[in-house]
Amino acid sequence: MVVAEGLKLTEFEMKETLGTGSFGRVRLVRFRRDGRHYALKILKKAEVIHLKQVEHVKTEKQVLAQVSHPFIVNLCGAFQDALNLYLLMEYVIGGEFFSHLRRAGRFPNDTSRFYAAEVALVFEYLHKRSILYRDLKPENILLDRDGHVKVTDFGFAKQVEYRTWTLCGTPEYLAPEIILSKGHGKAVDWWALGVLCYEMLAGYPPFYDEDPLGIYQKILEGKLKFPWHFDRHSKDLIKKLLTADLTKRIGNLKGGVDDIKKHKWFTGLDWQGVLSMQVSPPIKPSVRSDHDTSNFEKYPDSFEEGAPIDKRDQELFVDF
Ligand SMILES: Nc1ncnc2c1ncn2[C@@H]1O[C@H](COP(=O)(O)OP(=O)(O)OP(=O)(O)O)[C@@H](O)[C@H]1O
Repeated sequence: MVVAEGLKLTEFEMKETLGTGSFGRVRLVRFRRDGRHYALKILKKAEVIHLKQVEHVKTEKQVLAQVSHPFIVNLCGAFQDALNLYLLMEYVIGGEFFSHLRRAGRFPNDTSRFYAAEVALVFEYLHKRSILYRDLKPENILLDRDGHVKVTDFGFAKQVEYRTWTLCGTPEYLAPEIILSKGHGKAVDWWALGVLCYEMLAGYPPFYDEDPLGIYQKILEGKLKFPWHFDRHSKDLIKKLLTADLTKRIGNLKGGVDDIKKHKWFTGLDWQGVLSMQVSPPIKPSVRSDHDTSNFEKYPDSFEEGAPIDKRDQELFVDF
């Protein structure tokens, strides 16, 4: 849901860098129009072209502009200048889910169930709109100030009719049908949810190797080893999500997401309460105030100096 139009870089007071990605960075900014803090994702056009990500960044913007969900980061505006593309997003203050998980080592059953439920609701929402997310991993989940999930980074998302064929995503979270280039649909997100559930409960992903090719091989072999402390219901659901055969994978069957919601691992979970944020998150992030810039790290003002691109290349971004 885009709320601000006609934006210009001069309307923002630059603060610290919140994170970096492959072709740009995310800065905390103060918007002079309303005095509030936002996260501004800055993507260098030259890098976007060089890394052949033009379509991906356009999709990221288009998808984020059309969705509105409590567990998806809210896009507040988008604009560009000669050097960069800018996505103005709500500032998600509770930190990366990834860091919370690494700090804890692994999460208890109830904690994992809660996050799995919020992510499942995001997929339910996206899939209803024929949007595949395709990049689930702990790094792409942020926590809000109360500890609710905010899914971010829609660079790999795609609006589909039925199936799509591109190889994308993070090796550890790829479904077999992606590796085998068989074309893939919504089921890839359910596979990734299985990987996430496993990683939350174990503290490490189910298929791991130093080398991406080794990871692919393990995914295709499909052997799952569960640590002793997994309960039988979590194991059962994970096995059903990590089923190589698409026609047998839970979430992708006739019952759709309801099969997952009704699974025994979720017994007693109030799904409506989770969606309406009535169920309290298991972790309350310790957040600093929006105005505390004690971490402020002065980045050179020339941060926006991506390499200039020529006029013809600028045309690639007319519909951003
Ligand atoms: N709305 C936000 N609020 C607070 N921090 C954010 C926000 N969006 C992104 N970040 C921080 O910036 C980091 C990079 O953001 P993001 O993953 O969207 O960038 P990216 O360029 O797409 O990264 P990648 O190269 O991994 O795809 C995040 O991991 C997070 O720490």
